[in-house]
Amino acid sequence: MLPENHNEFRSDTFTTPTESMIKSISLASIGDSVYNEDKDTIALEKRIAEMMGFEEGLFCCSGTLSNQIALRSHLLQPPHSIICDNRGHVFVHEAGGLATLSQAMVTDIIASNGLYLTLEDIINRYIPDDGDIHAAPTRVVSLENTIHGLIHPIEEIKRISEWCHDNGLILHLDGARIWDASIATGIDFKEYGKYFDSISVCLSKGLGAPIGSVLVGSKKFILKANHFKKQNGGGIRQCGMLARMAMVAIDENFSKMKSAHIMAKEVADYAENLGLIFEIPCQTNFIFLDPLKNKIDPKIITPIGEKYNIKISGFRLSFSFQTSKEAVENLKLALKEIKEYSETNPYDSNKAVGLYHSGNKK
Ligand SMILES: Cc1ncc(COP(=O)(O)O)c(C=O)c1O
Ligand SMILES: C[C@@H](O)[C@H](N)C(=O)O
Repeated sequence: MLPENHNEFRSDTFTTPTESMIKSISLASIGDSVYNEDKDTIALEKRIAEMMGFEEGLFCCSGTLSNQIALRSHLLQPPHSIICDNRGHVFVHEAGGLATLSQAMVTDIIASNGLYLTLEDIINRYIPDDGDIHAAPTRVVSLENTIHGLIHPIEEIKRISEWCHDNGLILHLDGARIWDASIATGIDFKEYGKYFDSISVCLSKGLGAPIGSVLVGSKKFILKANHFKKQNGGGIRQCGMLARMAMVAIDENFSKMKSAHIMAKEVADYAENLGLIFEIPCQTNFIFLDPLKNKIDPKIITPIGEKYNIKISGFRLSFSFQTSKEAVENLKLALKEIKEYSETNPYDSNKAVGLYHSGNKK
């Protein structure tokens, strides 16, 4: 039974639970996880914490909540700020949670190499806590791996981690797609985990769980994060059904995720041969076409996709293990038509084209 979203290229958040995941619900525990009494939730939290090499885990209903309560738990006393990539989800796509929940300023950095933050990028923008009352000192560095599908090299992560900890800073990882980073590099989760104070691990992206993330960290950190989770309406009662599906997803889908990388590379090679230009290299399950250099009118993307029975919008193409081969072939046809149209109708955009708004925002 192919999942409904086999022709979905907008995001890997559209993955859907498999039949065995749905069947597993009937076996799920039904304890109240606010009272920490749900066996399957406890088992999932323990499993992810152990996989990443941390003391404890905390199931959250979303990666946004997981990231924001992690950063809130690290950020104790304003004025303070965090450093992150200017594309970082915690900054760009979590509705300003850092300002409201953490009262934090953000030093968002454009990676000087165009790919990932280096230690030098961070040192150049770091705000020391040196008594200057004009400043909001840096307390946390928040990385993301993968970021827009790009892999953050472990050697750079190691350099950043050592410097952060030598300078009294905390290092958080938005590991929404740490699964993809591990698949692409062969690096074990624990090897990544040892450099961070906390990691938010999404279950609902390429892995295929319908909901949620697990935040991992020290026992003391998770205790406080759970407090902020409850404060923000994140307490879930019978969470076992979600945990059970996530367990099945890890057991059955993780091994299939490499297929998304293979399909993405196949389409990237095809697009390159068409003469399409990429914003960043295709390293895992995303392709990012360059919105400006390709002179593509964003408004044509979705309609041309519909013509070939695929769902595309904006300039990011996302692949998952549920993407069908038929949809990949249709995507190639759509890209060919988009390229040909743009050659005869070049589009010069003078407006930012957001990841999620194809065309000029209304
Ligand atoms: C890198 C990254 N981090 C965090 C999230 C947040 O996850 P959620 O959508 O579950 O809030 C997403 C997307 O959903 C993401 O792409
Ligand atoms: C938009 C963002 O929240 C989502 N994670 C995506 O990558 O599609």
